[in-house]
Amino acid sequence: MTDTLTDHRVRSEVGRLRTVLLHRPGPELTRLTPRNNDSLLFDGIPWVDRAQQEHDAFAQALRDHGVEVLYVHDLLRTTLENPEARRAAVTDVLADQRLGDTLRDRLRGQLGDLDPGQLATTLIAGLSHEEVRGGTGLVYTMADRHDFVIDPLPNLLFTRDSSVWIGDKVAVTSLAMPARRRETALTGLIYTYHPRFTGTEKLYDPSLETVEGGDVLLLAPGVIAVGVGERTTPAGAERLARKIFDAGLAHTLLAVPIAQERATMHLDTVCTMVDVDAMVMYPNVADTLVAYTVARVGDDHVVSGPSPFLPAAAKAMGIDSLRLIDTGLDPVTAEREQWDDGNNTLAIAPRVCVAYERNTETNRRLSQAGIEVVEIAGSELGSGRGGPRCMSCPVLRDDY
Ligand SMILES: NC(=O)NCCC[C@H](N)C(=O)O
Repeated sequence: MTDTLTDHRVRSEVGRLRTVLLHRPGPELTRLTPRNNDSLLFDGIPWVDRAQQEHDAFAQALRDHGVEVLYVHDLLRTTLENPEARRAAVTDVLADQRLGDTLRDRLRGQLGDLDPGQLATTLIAGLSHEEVRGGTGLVYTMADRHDFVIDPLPNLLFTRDSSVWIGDKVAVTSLAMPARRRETALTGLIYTYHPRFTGTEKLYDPSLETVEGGDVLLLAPGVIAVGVGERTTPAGAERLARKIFDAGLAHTLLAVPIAQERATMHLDTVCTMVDVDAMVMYPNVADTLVAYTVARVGDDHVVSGPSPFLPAAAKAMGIDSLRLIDTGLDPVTAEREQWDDGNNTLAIAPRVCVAYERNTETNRRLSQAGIEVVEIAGSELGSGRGGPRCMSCPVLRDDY
């Protein structure tokens, strides 16, 4: 039996990782074509078998370091054994107004015939026009054969973004991009109905202002940095601050503006923690990153700044300085390795992190600075523009 109080809790970026939620990429990746990869937020067409091999190796590297790996598909299948969860899942996916009543009724019948595992697969991989059984009606007839009647979720791979544990509560996030919005219906179901998570309190929900997990960094117990840019809005950061303050989970939130660009879509694409007091950061932004400090005062919050990010973070964390691992890279190498998620490391303990092997220069500098780097291949996984941190949602970390 699991014990909710001790099995789910994350208070930092670097405490020893005990349990993590991953999604092994599956048939949803086979939906990507040169016609849809941009709108589905991939920069290429991944070789699916190789992506799975790379992901399996990632999961194994985590297990080799004593981490329990949970998979979204497994959790969703068990969740969908609950009739109420199943009803909620089907209602949600059929609420899409583009379907119209005739196609919706067809699909309700088709989904109703699936067992929980098949339904989980369909909710993740989507359903193409040609997979509809006996389609009729105007919507079906007028659709292009390349259309999806249920959109695939290839970015579910990046479990970091669709939920984030803060203390013993989970924020089911509010994703900004249309291609990703439905992901949180699935994570929300899992945390509501899966027996392992019974009683878990939800800190956020998808109907609120946009916040994505890749923007949320738990710098230290009580101190949270939130990137504000393409995905998380100032309103989202403010709402999250209110929620975490009300729940007593933090005393300070640092809102960190990041460029509204593809390469820097989340704060964790430019910096990640690798020790209790150290970060690796994209050198090209290191001198310019600032933070607005949001602090709890009584029942309200006060905002100050902007001021340089690292000193503001150190002050909130109560330490002399937040060290930057100096990767010392020339701007072009830095830009190349940032694009390939060189700064998107996943700490599995203080001074131990998982990183893509291709970022040789960043990794070398990390090693020289005393950080153990567990290297994984990511040539195919990286085509979705996410690294080890993006592909992982920590569920349990030790305190340090
Ligand atoms: N935390 C992250 O940076 N996640 C990577 C998300 C990549 C995905 N293709 C996206 O554009 O949302």
